[in-house]
Amino acid sequence: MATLHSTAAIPRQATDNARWTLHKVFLLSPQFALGDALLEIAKNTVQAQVLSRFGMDTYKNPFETDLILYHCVALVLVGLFMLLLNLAIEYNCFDHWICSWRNRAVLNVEMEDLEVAAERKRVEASARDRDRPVTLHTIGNINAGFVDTESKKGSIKQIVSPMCDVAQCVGLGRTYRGVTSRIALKSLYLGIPPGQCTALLGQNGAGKSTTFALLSGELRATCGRVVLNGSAVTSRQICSGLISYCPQSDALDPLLTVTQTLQFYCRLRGIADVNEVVKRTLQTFDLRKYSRQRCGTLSGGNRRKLCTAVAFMGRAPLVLLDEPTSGMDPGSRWCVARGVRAACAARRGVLLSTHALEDARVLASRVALLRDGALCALAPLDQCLQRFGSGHVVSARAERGGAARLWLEVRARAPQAQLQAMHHNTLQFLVPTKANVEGKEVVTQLSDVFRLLAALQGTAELDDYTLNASSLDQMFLNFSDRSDRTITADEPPMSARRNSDQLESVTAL
Ligand SMILES: Nc1ncnc2c1ncn2[C@@H]1O[C@H](COP(=O)(O)OP(=O)(O)OP(=O)(O)O)[C@@H](O)[C@H]1O
Repeated sequence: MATLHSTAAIPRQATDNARWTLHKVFLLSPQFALGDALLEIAKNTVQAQVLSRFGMDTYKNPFETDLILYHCVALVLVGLFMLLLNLAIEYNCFDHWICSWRNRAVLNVEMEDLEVAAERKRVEASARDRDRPVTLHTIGNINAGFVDTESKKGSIKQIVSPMCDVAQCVGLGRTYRGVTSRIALKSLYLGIPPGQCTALLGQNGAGKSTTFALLSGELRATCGRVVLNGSAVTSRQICSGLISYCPQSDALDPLLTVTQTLQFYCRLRGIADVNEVVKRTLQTFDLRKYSRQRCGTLSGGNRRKLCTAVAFMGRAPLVLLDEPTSGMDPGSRWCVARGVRAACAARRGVLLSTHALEDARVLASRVALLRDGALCALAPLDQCLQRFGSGHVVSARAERGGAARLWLEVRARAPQAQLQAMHHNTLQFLVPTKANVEGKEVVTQLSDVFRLLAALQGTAELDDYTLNASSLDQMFLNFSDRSDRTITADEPPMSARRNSDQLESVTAL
């Protein structure tokens, strides 16, 4: 009997120990700690009431005894820990570890263009040298000749290293996570020098707005970092007045008038001479006649103009303009161009995204071409034109109904030619200056095109023709369609196939 009793006691003891341990561990869960504390208080009260009938006073004051001491200690400790964790996350204390962990992910650019590689090395080197002492100079008069008159009072002191870009994207990348992960930007290395406009070009969805959102702190980078005025900044620090941003969609209060909007942003940016700055901004952007109109009632183009004007106000060293000229008439685009030039003259760095290639040509010292989130080229626009779009566009008229036969003749003599349009007896094609034909680089000069046309006239298929240099738009299309595959003699290039497919269906109709 005694043996039986002792063997039953051992598992009971073990169960009690386990229960006690689990009880203490579960106290780390605030829900359990709170619930269990309330249960203890209720148990204590009920027990005291029952035993009081037998003359026993077992009541314990919860605040004077250790009845719920462990529960309270656990709640305070866990609450404090969660508060500190929350603050640490808010202030990006873990960014360094998260980035170095994520940098191991597959965000590498497969093949790099020479200029892109050079830019990457330059940005990496300056990021490495960042901690070394640099020669500093002071920029006063940062908005010279433009909307901010505070410089007259000598209060502007911006410290910028002449060796440094105003801003740098150091391996900046962003992946959108959802049902499927989408890499919107792949490890971008790009510096924005002071006193220059850099244009960011690319087709829809190439990653331009994502770049702007990362630079402005609107989005957090999946990998890489942003360097502003020579120091790495977190997305929270980005918003400390170093950036003026004109986003793709107009960020205006519809109930404020144009003047009130400008005054509001002047105050937000600490501009002292508000009236003077507002007056000059209205004048520069040709907005005087709308000054008392509410933003909500402005036309789309004027809203855009106001949004851009706001971005140029103040003295932030970096100006980000995301498609500022969309929906604007030529006169308004000229105002924006004037604003960009004034900002560059004041040694501010401008990053401009646009689909109006002419704007990029006029304003940008160099263009960064993005494709599928990767930087594919970085050069002055004329050089890009040379590389991606340089060529000769021939519009030819064939004998009646002979356009298809003429095209076959062109392809036989110049396999690098790309069909752009074909209608009954007219034909338009591009002869690129440089093309890769079956693994060989073919260079075509103007004289070669004339020789080709003379030969075609000899076959009596060609009636007459006009010859033009290719346009910026052509360059953009060529760049967007470009792939590493080579053109084979029997296969028209992608853009030509698309056009001829469309044309065939039109002809069939
Ligand atoms: N919130 C989001 N969630 C998931 N994917 C997104 C989100 N925002 C953008 N993307 C994707 O990221 C990629 C880049 O988008 P982004 O807006 O940067 O392109 P963009 O170059 O600015 O295009 P556009 O010229 O049309 O403005 C696109 O493939 C887009 O579908």
